[in-house]
Amino acid sequence: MEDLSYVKPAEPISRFGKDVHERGDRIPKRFSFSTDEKLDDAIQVYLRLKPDTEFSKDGFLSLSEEEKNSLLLKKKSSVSKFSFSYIFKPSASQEEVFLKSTEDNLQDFLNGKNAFIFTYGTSSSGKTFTIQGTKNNPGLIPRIIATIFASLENAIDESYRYCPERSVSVVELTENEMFEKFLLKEKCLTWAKKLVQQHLQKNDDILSFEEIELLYKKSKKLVVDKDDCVFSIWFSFAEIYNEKIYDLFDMHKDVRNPLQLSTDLDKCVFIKGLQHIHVTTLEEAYFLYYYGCYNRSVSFTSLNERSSRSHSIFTVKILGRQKDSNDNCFITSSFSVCDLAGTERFSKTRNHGSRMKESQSINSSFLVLNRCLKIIRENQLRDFKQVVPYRESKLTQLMGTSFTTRDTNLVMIVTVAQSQNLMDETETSLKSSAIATEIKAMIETPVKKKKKMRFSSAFSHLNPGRGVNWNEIVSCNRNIIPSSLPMQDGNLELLKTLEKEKKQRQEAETKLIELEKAHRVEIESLIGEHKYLSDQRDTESVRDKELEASKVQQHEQELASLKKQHEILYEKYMNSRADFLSLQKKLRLLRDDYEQLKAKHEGLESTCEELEDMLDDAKEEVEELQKENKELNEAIIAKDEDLVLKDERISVLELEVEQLEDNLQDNAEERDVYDKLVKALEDSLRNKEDEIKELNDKLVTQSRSYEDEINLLKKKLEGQPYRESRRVKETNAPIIRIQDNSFSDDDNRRTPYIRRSRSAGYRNSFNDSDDPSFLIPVRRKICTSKKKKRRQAKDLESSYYFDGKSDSASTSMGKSDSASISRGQSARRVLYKKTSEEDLGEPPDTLIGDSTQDSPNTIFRTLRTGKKY
Ligand SMILES: Nc1ncnc2c1ncn2[C@@H]1O[C@H](COP(=O)(O)OP(=O)(O)OP(=O)(O)O)[C@@H](O)[C@H]1O
Repeated sequence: MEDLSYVKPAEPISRFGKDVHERGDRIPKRFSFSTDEKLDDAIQVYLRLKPDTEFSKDGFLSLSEEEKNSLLLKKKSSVSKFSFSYIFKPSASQEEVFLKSTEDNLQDFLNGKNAFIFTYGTSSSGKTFTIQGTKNNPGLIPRIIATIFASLENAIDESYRYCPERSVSVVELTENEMFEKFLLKEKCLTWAKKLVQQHLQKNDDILSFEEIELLYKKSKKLVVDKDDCVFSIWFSFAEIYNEKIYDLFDMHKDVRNPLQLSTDLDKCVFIKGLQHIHVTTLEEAYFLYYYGCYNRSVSFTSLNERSSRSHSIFTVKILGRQKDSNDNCFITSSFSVCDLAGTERFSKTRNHGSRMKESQSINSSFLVLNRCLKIIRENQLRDFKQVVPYRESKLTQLMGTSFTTRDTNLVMIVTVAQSQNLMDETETSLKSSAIATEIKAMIETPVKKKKKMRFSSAFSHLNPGRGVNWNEIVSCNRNIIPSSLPMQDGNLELLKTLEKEKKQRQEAETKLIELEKAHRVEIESLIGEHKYLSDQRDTESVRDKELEASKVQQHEQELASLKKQHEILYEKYMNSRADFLSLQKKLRLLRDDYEQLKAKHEGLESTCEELEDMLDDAKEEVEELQKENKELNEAIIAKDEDLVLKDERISVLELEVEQLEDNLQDNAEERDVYDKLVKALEDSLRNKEDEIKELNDKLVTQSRSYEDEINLLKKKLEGQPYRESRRVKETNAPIIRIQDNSFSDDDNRRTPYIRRSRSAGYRNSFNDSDDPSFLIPVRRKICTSKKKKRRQAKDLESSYYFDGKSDSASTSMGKSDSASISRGQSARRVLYKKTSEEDLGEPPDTLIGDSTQDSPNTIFRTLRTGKKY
């Protein structure tokens, strides 16, 4: 940078066009640097890894062990290698990043060279962290500001007069314009101070002025080559949001006016109407920068709580001019830091509405940037040159100037977060950076030769020092030709010619003298003219001074009126401030509401997700059920067919049943007839039995009388006394008396019941375990063996029981009895009548019937009548 030179403006009017020229108050200038300096052609590409990046074996990123500053990206089937100027490991501090990537460029910037630094990477990979930083980790911009102010400490120009304009131009401001600039700065500062105060009270993660002051104190003072210069510092801050450019120093308005891009005569693109604010102290710089950051569009996304939704470009311009010089010559250089929005996919951010629109414009600008980088590289590799599509997006249009000019240091910082979720986007970022590293030489721009300046040639024409010295020429001539020569014959001709020449010379001399005289006259007239003109000038200067004085007066009046206006505005401002404070309160409340709603929204989102999962499960279930339903339907159809067949069979069977019912009815009628017949037969049987009984009685009495007679006759015959035989009145069957002790047990005493058959008659066997509801209690039967006891027991209730224990019974029976019992054996069941306790004596029990010997009818009749048949 030794040959840094100041160059006078060239053709100023044509450079700035008609519009500027007509205003007459602007001083167009253009400056450039000598091209002897060796420029670093390559884009410096740095990689920064976010701290959560773990270089574990499972991770998809790893540092190459063979090559320094190379990164390996492992995918399922392949490994790709990417090389960088330098790789900042996850542990790298903000200071290290600044020192390695920015400090040298800042040094160049202070000595007149431009720089453009931009970050590139996926959303939430740490771009804003690198550029802005946080409270405890200030990023590049705070460090750049601190270093600039530390380096230019004693060389800051506080004058507003000269302001940067367009890409590299400077304009001289009028008093009004200066005042406007001053007002704008004051407004921004007032706002910024309040905002900072509020945010610090809320304990937000913002850098305080004290911290930036600390940085300033610690900052290394960079060497500025021109120590006889003073520098004015100007800030501008713009953002590209949804392909529209906005000024971040624009005062807060409901509707922001988008700015347009324009191109100057050097084909450098600039933002038309972007405000440049003059900064004189570190404090002003801090508040203005903070104000711009506050106005930037950020919002919550699923990947980042404060995701940048725009590309922001923060630019510091310095104008250097010689101290105490009125010469309108400047060094201008600009240092731009661009924080790009993050590349993102809709599927991952789940953005919708305005967030989705933002994503679309962010992604499309990245696509264009990648295409531009690719085409620049391809153009370098082959003869056929393609048009680089800078104009397809605002971002590339603005960056294009840095790509195509040689006097700009271009720095790309690629940020990467090793998240499996963002692997594809990370790969895209790395590929773009790989293309950028391959752009080895910037596109050559022809070195512009200094044109010969119009005014300097005019000046040289009029410079007496460079005019012709006629006297010298004359004396010179005189010296060349001697005044006299010796006469010789051979020399006659020569003499003649000499004479001729002498004559000619004399003629020339007279002509010369005449000319000199005329010239002198001309000079004298010119001097007179000059005198006249200088007199005129003096009078004009007096007039000018008067005019100037009146202008100054006018300006002072304007200034006074502006001050009045300012006061009125200030009053209005104070009034609106109160409104603003109340609005701020409302805003705070609204923010709180918004936070609550956000939390609710998050909750709802999670429930929505759960519901979606449930819906998916339900869908699966429904599908399964539909399958089952289908199968069941098929089965039902089969069953239906079966049913039809069965119905047909049932109808056939019903027909058969009807026929059978008809038959049954016929049979029932027949059965009634039969029943009547049976009843009649039974009645006649009973009559017959009664008759037989009477006949039996008769037969018994007759046989007894015959017996008696026979006995009498026998006695008579044998001559032995007569003994009356014992008569059994009631029974003709042997009476079995059982004196078994087991019957004294209450449990074994059972009340006998005889079941009446439902159909007809009685059962042909006794069963004491039958349901009593179907049994008829049997009337007591009195044993007639002893008359007295029979009479006593007549009124006693007695009970009946069955006994099948023929063995135990037979042990206490007489010999004749045991013979009759043994006939029934195991199938035998015997019905006894049991007398009451008092009645226990001789004989205690009475045999009513024996199943082996008696029919049920007989036994029942015995029970009814008390007679044994
Ligand atoms: N190197 C780092 N060290 C510590 N924290 C970091 C680092 N890089 C990023 N972070 C943190 O990660 C979060 C996201 O980072 P940042 O906002 O800078 O991402 P971004 O790339 O700018 O995202 P976007 O494109 O969405 O704006 C922030 O909370 C930030 O503090």
